[in-house]
Amino acid sequence: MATTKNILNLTRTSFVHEKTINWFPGHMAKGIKQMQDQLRSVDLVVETRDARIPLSSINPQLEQIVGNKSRLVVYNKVDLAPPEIEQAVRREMTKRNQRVVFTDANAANSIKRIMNVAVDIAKSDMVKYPELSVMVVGMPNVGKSSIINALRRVGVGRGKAASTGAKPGVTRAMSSKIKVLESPPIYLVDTPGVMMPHIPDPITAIKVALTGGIKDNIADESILADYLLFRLNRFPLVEYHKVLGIKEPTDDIGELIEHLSKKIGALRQGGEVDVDKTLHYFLRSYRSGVFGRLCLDDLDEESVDAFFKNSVLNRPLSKNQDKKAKRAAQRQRSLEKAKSKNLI
Ligand SMILES: Nc1nc2c(ncn2[C@@H]2O[C@H](COP(=O)(O)OP(=O)(O)OP(=O)(O)O)[C@@H](O)[C@H]2O)c(=O)[nH]1
Repeated sequence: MATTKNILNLTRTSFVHEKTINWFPGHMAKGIKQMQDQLRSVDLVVETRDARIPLSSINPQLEQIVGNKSRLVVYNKVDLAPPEIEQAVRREMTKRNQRVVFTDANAANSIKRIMNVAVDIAKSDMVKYPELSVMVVGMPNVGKSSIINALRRVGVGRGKAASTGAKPGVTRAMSSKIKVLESPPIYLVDTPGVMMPHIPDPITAIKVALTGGIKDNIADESILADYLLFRLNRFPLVEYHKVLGIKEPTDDIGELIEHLSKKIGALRQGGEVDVDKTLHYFLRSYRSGVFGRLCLDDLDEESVDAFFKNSVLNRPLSKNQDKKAKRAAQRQRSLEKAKSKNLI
């Protein structure tokens, strides 16, 4: 019988996928415009990222918008990521002279780390900051609204002010000011999660979709599941087959779906495998963290350096990429429009 250890010899060493995923509905373009308009009246930008994909959840477009504004980078969902990411991320952030905190939006103690930074800024100059205005930005589903609600709970003991949800794109417009502390007075503004109009690297797009940043019906779930399986086989200590209740690990997504569908009873009449239901179950299991705390980005120094060297963060979009981004955004807007008119 194959064990997790020896299956590593049988598994793929690379994953090739050429087609990227684009998701840039109209509310995101509008959100970006609103952010740009309001930025002047903001004292601090809290840029939220997903700790399971510390590199892939950086949105270069947000980087450009935020520019030189005072910024705190928040890596949220640390409860789903391995603790080692903190050291690697801190190393990078120190190089960039960038403040960073790590949070689990469900843990008051870690949320206080954001509050402490905001309070320090507010107290540093009470004349300049009679009330501190903080804008929370980031990709969809990274936990912006959850963080705002948690800060409000911690700071003023009040309940939910921002809508949250397991699907991306719950916040579709910029919120009004939300008070999270009386003294010094601190207000937050929630913003819609924004994607890049065009994600140049298909594997980055898969990682963002896997962690819930792109609507599932836009991504091809069988590709997401196949990439997830590829990654799970490369984490030597992860016994995903045991978690799923199947006999042994496999590197064949078809085989996994067949075994898993029987295990969870996802079968149609006549015993045919219900592929969609089984794919959803597999992806949902990963997102809920049952396979353990996993990071999908490689964070060794060489990989991180390569990421930043090749990243669009370091270079303006080429004419061709710019055209592609604009076309993708336009296609998405037309699609949304047609959908809203029930044409498709
Ligand atoms: N495990 C875990 N789940 C979290 C954390 N923060 C948020 N979530 C969950 O992640 C999902 C998305 O959270 P939201 O706060 O709606 O995310 P958002 O960034 O505002 O999403 P958009 O509306 O797409 O911009 C929800 O199901 C939250 O319960 C966290 O720190 N840990």
